Amino acid sequence: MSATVRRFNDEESLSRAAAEIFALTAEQAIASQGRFSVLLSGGETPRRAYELLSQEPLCSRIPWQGVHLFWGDERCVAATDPASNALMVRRALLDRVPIPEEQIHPIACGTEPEVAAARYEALVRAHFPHGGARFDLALLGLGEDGHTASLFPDSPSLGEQEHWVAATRKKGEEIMRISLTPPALNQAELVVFLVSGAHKASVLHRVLEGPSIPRLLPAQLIAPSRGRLVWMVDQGAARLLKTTVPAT
Ligand SMILES: O=C(O)[C@H](O)[C@@H](O)[C@H](O)[C@H](O)COP(=O)(O)O
Repeated sequence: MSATVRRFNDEESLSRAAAEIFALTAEQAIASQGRFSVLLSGGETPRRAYELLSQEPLCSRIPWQGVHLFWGDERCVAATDPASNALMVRRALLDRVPIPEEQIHPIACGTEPEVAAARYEALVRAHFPHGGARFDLALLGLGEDGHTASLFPDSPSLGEQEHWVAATRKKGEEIMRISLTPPALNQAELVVFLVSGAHKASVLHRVLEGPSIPRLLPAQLIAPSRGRLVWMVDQGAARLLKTTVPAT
């Protein structure tokens, strides 16, 4: 499976392209199968793309009635906590678009992360009764330590082969997290990483062009078994890369 790396001049054009991919895959999936199952990333990078989806011309292009939203990970914090990925998406997107509430599936962490992980896995599996976690689109980010979703270096969840969701924790962080695992993420039809900023240049170069050390660079575990993998990066993040495809 080869990855495509598309380089954009700046974060705004990267965000516009990401929002366009969301809209296009949504239109195609709903036209062909009646629904669009998408996995959203947290963090700062995708926020602007989410905002653009809530604005014209994209907002009225998307058949929101057929959109089913899931999260790739969540921090075990209160729903009103600024660190909540669900809260970020609600403010940037969901409070402004006509998506049926029952089609929005935030990760509820509760007091027992392992139970929460099992519950979310059951929810995702019920959404895909015919086998793999065939998300039509999975958006992911890249942390400076090489993590993606909440799959952190040296985390036991990196070796998960069976479960689709795991309770995880970032070293040195008090809060627990819930994350989809590589077996689930790698079932997606299209995985798109959004990476922006000069501070990501080193880790992006190591992930894409360095040796394969997924224990230390968990983003290297993301290799869709039959889907496509696209890295959308801006100039700052791409500074150390030898090969990228200039975005049109
Ligand atoms: O919950 C999260 O924070 C994300 O799932 C995480 O994997 C994020 O994508 C990276 O840490 C990059 O974050 P930024 O986009 O803020 O750089």
